[in-house]
Amino acid sequence: MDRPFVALALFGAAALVVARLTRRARRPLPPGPKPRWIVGNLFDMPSDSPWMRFAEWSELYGEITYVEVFGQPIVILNSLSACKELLEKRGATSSGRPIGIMHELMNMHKVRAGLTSMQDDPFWRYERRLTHAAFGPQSVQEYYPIQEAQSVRFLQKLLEPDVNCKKELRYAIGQTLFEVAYGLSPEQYFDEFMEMSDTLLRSFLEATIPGRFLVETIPILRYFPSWLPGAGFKRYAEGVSKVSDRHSTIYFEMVKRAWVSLHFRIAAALMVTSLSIGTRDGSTLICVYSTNMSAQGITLVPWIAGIDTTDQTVAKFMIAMQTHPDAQRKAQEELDRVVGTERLPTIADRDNLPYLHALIKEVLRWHPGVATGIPHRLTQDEVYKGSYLCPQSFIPRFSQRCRNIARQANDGTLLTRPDEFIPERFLDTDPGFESLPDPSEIVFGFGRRICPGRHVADGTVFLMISRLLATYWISSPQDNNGQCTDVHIDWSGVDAVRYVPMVCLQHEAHDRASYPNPMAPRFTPRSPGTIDLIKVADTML
Ligand code: HEM
Repeated sequence: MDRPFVALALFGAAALVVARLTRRARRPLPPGPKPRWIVGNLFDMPSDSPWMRFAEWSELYGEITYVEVFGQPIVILNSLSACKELLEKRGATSSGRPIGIMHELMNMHKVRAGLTSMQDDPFWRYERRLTHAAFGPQSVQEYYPIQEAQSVRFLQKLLEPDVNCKKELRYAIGQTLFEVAYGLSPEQYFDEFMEMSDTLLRSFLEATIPGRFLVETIPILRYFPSWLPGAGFKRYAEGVSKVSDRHSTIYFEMVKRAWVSLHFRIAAALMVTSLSIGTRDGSTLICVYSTNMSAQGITLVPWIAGIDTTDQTVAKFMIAMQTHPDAQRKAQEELDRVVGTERLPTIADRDNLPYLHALIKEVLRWHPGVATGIPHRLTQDEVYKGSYLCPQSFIPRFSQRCRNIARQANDGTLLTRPDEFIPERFLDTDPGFESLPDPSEIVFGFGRRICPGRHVADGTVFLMISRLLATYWISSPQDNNGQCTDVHIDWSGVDAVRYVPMVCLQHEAHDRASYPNPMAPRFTPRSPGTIDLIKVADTML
């Protein structure tokens, strides 16, 4: 970093420290690790797997942990009750998002990161309404055929030798969401679009990490030219911005083609018609799209926000099946009994499969993928009662709220043996069932910002999991001597799952996502009959 940057940084940080001290003097803050001068808790903040440090803090500080980075207040909500109170009941003041300067510099407003980065304003509320219309419990029934077809394609891929399971799973989920949003098979754009979306998602998440980019704390730095030494963040943002531009261009081409060829499926159609786009000759569309970012933002929602989250849920299921063969066997027995072996399960079977239902709940609960949620931003001062360490906690205006989802799903005060994978806990015959929180009420968020794609995810996850179980036995890979390898699970996030010996070497971890790598499980067709079932399934749809 060069001198003007250092001078500005120190000046800005000093001003923030003064502001912080004044604020502290006014009211008591929630408990948390002691901040250092100027930098605050910068060096306490974990650089990866933040949920692990947050979990340690929750043991020390209780329901809420308070930290600061360069004067920027961050409140970490550790308990379910704190979330319900602050995000649900007081949702009117806690549904903003941190204002991301890096997001702006990276041109994220072009791709909109699918609603996620918008503030709680009339535009966001309008888009939420449209999204809800397209992804609500009734509308999602339109997508079941897409989800069924993609799950069959995935099963068929697994029959091929040396299949790359991780890649194929991601493709299957990606294509499902692509078709749901655009009504198109992705065709020639798919690979490029997928790669760009990954870059955008990673950059988006990285920019939400407190303290990662100084410009978020000292906004004036954004006006510094990118060639200056120390302005690496601007060069980085420019690179991402080019990806955003290309992403928008391709996206627009796809929408135009879909619109002209009348191939919009319900999601896109619902959204776009609600935006009163007049004709189908393409020209009106161009004009409306170039000025109306809403349509673009909304139809990108499933892609940006849905792919990783759904993908990692199914990946986690695969890991659970390798490590818990008894649970796998029980679910398969139930499927054979209820659905039989002559057809694949469908959504209509769901209510008759209580064990599978419980197993999917446990998959959602067991080390949730969006482990620290997406930060919220308060829009006015609040006082929260209830923390036993600090009964009158003052939560400063504009503080960020990270939800410690991982801690909430594994809260030992609410369920027994939280680290273990036990689907039976979600059977209504289990003695502790009544008092158990429903994982889908934790992992999809609360209040106004609750995940609008949860019903889409629900269908994809059910179909993928039930059909995999109906057709394959999932086990860990074999070593050179044909022996199954031991599976060692490390949830740190950098190598979320390791086989011993290490068979999986490639793993991408996002700082906000605890992502288990499905790597290379073995998929053995359960019988010669299931191979036939998989092969003909496509034509049966
Ligand atoms: C198992 C899969 C999924 C999980 C665990 C999940 C989880 C979450 C979580 C925790 C949030 C943040 C809520 C908050 O800010 O409090 C979120 C937001 C969001 N999710 Fe999902 N999600 C999943 C799938 C999907 C899918 C398939 C879609 C789209 C079809 C989607 C669209 C969104 C959008 C647009 C937001 C931002 C909402 C806003 O800021 O207003 N998600 N999701």
